Amino acid sequence: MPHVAGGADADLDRRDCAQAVKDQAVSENNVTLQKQRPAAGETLLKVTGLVKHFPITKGLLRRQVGAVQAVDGLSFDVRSGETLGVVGESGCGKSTMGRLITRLLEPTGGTVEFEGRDITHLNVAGMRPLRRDVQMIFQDPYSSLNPRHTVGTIVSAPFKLQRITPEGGVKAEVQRLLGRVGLNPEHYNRYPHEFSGGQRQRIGIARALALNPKLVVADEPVSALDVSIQAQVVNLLDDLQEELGLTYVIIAHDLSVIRHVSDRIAVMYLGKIVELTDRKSLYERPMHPYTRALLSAVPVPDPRRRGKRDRILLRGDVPSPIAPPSGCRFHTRCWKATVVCTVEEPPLLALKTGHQVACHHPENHEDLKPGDAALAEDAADGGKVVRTQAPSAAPAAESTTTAAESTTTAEKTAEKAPAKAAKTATAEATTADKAPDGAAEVAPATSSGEAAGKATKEPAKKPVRKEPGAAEG
Ligand SMILES: Nc1ncnc2c1ncn2[C@@H]1O[C@H](COP(=O)(O)OP(=O)(O)OP(=O)(O)O)[C@@H](O)[C@H]1O
Repeated sequence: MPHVAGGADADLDRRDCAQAVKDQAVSENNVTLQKQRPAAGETLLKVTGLVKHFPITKGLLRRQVGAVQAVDGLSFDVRSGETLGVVGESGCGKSTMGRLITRLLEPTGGTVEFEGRDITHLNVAGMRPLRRDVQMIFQDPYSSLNPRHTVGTIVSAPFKLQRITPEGGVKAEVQRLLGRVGLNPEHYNRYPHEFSGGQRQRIGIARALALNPKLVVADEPVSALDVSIQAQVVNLLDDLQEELGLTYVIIAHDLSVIRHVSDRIAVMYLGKIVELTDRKSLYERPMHPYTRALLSAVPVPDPRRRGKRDRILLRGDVPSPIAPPSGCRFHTRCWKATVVCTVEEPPLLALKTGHQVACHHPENHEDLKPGDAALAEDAADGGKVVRTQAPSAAPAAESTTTAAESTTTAEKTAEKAPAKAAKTATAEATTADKAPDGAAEVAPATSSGEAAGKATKEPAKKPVRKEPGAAEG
């Protein structure tokens, strides 16, 4: 049996299939792609203590001198028919998590179960049936499609790689898939460069759907697209889920997108899940301080509400995953941190039904470590959060902010700061002190590497320092 990569399908490369195919293919003709799906609500995927550390090596002998702790002990499940949104700042391990659960990466530790079966260490032959059930959509519709192949070749690649001939033939099936994702089936012989970004992402979706998967992991499926196109692609994913009974794990840094698509949401910070709950609870009563900070950075379209909203400015940079902080990884930036947070890692606990959070001092809930000693001023340096009341005159500057722009870096925010500052002059005075240097506005997309250099200073704003335990009204 020829190896796929070097055999009959040697012209296919990794970009031709949303899977790292290394296994030997078995010929199966005229396969019907109908599948028995688990009942809605049943656990489809169960992840327990998932870990991925990328080794850092040095010297000729490639001696390991450290590790990037990209994913460090994730536990969650995904139920059939639901959409689990995964959100967090750049570098927090979202993509690594996506690649681990689709088994494109080998985990360092933990287990992944799909339909009750442990798939963590399946060999390539054992993985083959799974490749039909679990597919991935990638962020960049430009680099994820092979520019030398026609759309027909790209979308039919999963059939070739699995040696499956769908009923009616490959071409007819590919054209049906193209039509289903809103592309013209006549464009079967066109090349990716002849399509727009949104159309290319539709090609990627058609390819992911070719084998009628049960679970689709979409890594930033719309973040490379214009806002108007984002909505179309999100709606397409919605329609496909309803029609085909798909289960999604959607990874994004944009809370607006995540809010629209998700049933439940997992918030990640530095390789860990810090909060996991349903969409309504997360947006209405977030419990983790980091979630609150992220939510406070989401643009509010209604100018009347925007003026009343508090914004939370976190100081400092996201720490390096090579040497994450002890205890709670968020403690270096958390305004509620006390001594216990520096030494004891908070477990992910269900503090309410269906609402898990990993925090010693949760918001919207009684304190789990009341009376714990406050951090010394110098220990807290850089970890204080400044909460500002957004100036009521700021909307003009913010009203241009779109869903896509919520992915802007702090640098872009900084460009807007002077405009905001001018408008702030007419805003109602607040009771606050001046924002300390280094206060960085938490933007969901802020790159961990960039955050420090692009820290936003908002001199005209008057921040209020909140005491631990103070909750937003
Ligand atoms: N192959 C690799 N080798 C070494 N380090 C890696 C590798 N892949 C990812 N990392 C590191 O792991 C950490 C998590 O990366 P990951 O891409 O999963 O984050 P992310 O949350 O998806 O970020 P983004 O939204 O920017 O893609 C980062 O510090 C990254 O540099």
